[in-house]
Amino acid sequence: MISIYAPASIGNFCVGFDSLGAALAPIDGTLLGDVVHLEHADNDAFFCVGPYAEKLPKSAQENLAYQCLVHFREHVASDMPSVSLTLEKRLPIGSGLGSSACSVVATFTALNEFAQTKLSQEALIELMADFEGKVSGARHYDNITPCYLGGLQLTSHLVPNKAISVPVSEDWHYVAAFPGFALNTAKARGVLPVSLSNHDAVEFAQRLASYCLLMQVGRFDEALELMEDKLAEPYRQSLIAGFSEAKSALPKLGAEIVSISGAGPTLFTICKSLAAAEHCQQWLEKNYINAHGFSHICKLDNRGTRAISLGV
Ligand SMILES: Nc1ncnc2c1ncn2[C@@H]1O[C@H](COP(=O)(O)OP(=O)(O)O)[C@@H](O)[C@H]1O
Ligand SMILES: N[C@@H](CCOP(=O)(O)O)C(=O)O
Repeated sequence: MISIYAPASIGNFCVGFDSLGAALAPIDGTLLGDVVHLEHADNDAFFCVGPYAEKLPKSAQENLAYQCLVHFREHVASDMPSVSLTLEKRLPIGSGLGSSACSVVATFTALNEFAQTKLSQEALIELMADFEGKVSGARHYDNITPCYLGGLQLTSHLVPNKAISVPVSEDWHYVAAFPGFALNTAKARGVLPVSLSNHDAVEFAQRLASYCLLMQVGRFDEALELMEDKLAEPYRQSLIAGFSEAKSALPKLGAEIVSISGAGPTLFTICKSLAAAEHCQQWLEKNYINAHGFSHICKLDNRGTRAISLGV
């Protein structure tokens, strides 16, 4: 049996719409991500289990993990032995935590290992981005590459090997708060303007370039000062009940940054201490999250997608 875990991720990371993403590791050790289990079988079979399995379409054909299996068998490894694939769906759908990317990345990583196909990192990332793009309304890599490789990734089709790892401050703690309702990524992309003014495009490029270079040389406080999302947040915040209130309340409790994770509705903060992160989490638990939501204090997951032992 092969069991592969793929972690949740923060798309956009505030300043890098479709271009910057970070993998999350809750500090209490919770597995915040999907797991795919593969084992030899007489015929190919697919199962979907886990806390969010019921939220997915009933038919296997509509499940991304099954679609990845069918594609892999037909186009990548037709001589692969028959396999039973179980998706353990542990992330909510439409959460802004890269849920669809998690399923796709875990599935292709597991199949690549099971069939010993040894696809290159770039070929695997391209395959993963194709499938994530089927549901999100656009082909973007900012959940795929952090989920697969871990850490904070600057990522796009222009980037050599599709991703360059960006260092982060060891002091940074992230609070990720899923409010408990879904927001479809394609819908949240639909509210964005279709074009940018010359001024806004130039400012976006200047901000992202400066941010990445400052991070690269360890000038983290100056990088934090640049963390503002003028491209997506102004258009998406009205889709997320409670976001504006959180954005004004949390800086007083020690949040350096409050922003939307991916397309939302998950909100994330960056705090420079665990104590500040705990204060923000308490506020979010009380004021942002309903009975179906959750929050985690996280560091970045620097390991990315990996084999795990059962029971871990
Ligand atoms: N294994 C899967 N994981 C997540 N979403 C899936 C999966 N299979 C199919 N889907 C569908 O893909 C869409 C994912 O929605 P989206 O808003 O892009 O989610 P997220 O932002 O959490 O990745 C939903 O319509 C969901 O039913
Ligand atoms: N760059 C994308 C990220 C979507 O992330 P998700 O977790 O909401 O799927 C976007 O902002 O649309």
